[in-house]
Amino acid sequence: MSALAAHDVWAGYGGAAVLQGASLSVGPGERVGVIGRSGAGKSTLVQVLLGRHKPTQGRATYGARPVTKMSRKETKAFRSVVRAVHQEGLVGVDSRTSVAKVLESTLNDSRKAGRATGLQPEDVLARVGLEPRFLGRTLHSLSGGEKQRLALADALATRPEVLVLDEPATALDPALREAVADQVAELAATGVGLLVVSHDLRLVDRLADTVHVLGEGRVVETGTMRTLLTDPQHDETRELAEAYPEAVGAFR
Ligand SMILES: Nc1ncnc2c1ncn2[C@@H]1O[C@H](COP(=O)(O)OP(=O)(O)OP(=O)(O)O)[C@@H](O)[C@H]1O
Repeated sequence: MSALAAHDVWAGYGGAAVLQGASLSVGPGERVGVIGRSGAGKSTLVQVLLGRHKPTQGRATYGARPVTKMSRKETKAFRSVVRAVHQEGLVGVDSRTSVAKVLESTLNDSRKAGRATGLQPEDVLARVGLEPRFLGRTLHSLSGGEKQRLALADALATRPEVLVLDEPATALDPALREAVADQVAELAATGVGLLVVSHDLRLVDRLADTVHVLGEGRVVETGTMRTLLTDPQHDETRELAEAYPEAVGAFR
C-alpha cells in the first residue's frame, strides 16, 4: 500500500490560482479530513490528487509516482486502488447504464487487477442498504441519495487502498448518513487510507483522526476536530468555528 500525497500544489482555473502551496498526505490506515469554507479549493485539491486536474506547480503522487505521469496501465491500476466518491455520485458514466452493468464492470475490472472480492453485484448493493431490485434500474432513475450510495458501493467493491470521499453524503437523511459512516469506518479499520472532505463537520469528525483546514489556497491549520473547533489558531479556522456553533457545542 502507498500514500496518496499533494506536495506544494499550485492549481487553478484560467490563470486564477485556487491552490497556492497545498500539501497533505494519506497513508495506509490513516484517516484524514479536509474542511474549509465554500470555494476554498477542497474539490480542486481532490481532483489534483486523483490526477484529473493538472497543477501548475508542485505535484500529486501515489507512492513514488506522480499521478499525472502514469502510463495507461498504471493509471488503470491507480483508479482501481484509489477510489473516489463525489457529491453527484458516479462521475463519467452514461446515465442510461443500468446499476447491474456498472457493478459488473467494476467487479470485472477488479478481478482483472487481481483484486477480486468474490462479491456479486447484489452483495455490493446490500452493503449500502440497496435491495437487489435496484440492479435493473438505470442511473438517471435513481434519487440523489441512491446515486451516492451506489457510488460508495461501487468504490468499496474494488477493495480500495485509499478511499477519497468528497461530500459523499449530502443527499442522505440522518439515518442513512450514519449507515454510510458505519460502512466507511468499518473499511477504514481494515487499513485503508481515508480522505474525507465535507462541510458536515460531524461526519468528518466521525471518520477522520487528523483534520486539515484549507484556506488561502493551502493547509493553514491541522489538528483533531475538537482542538480546531475549541481552540482555533488561524483566522480561517476561527471563522469556520463561528459558522458551525452547533459543532463547537458538541465538544463543550
Ligand atoms: N471548472 C472551473 N472553472 C472555473 N472555476 C472553477 C472551476 N471549478 C472550480 N472553480 C472555482 O475554484 C474555486 C474553488 O472551487 P472548489 O470547488 O475547489 O472549492 P470547494 O472548497 O470544494 O467549494 P465547496 O465547499 O463550495 O464545494 C471556486 O472559486 C470555484 O468557483
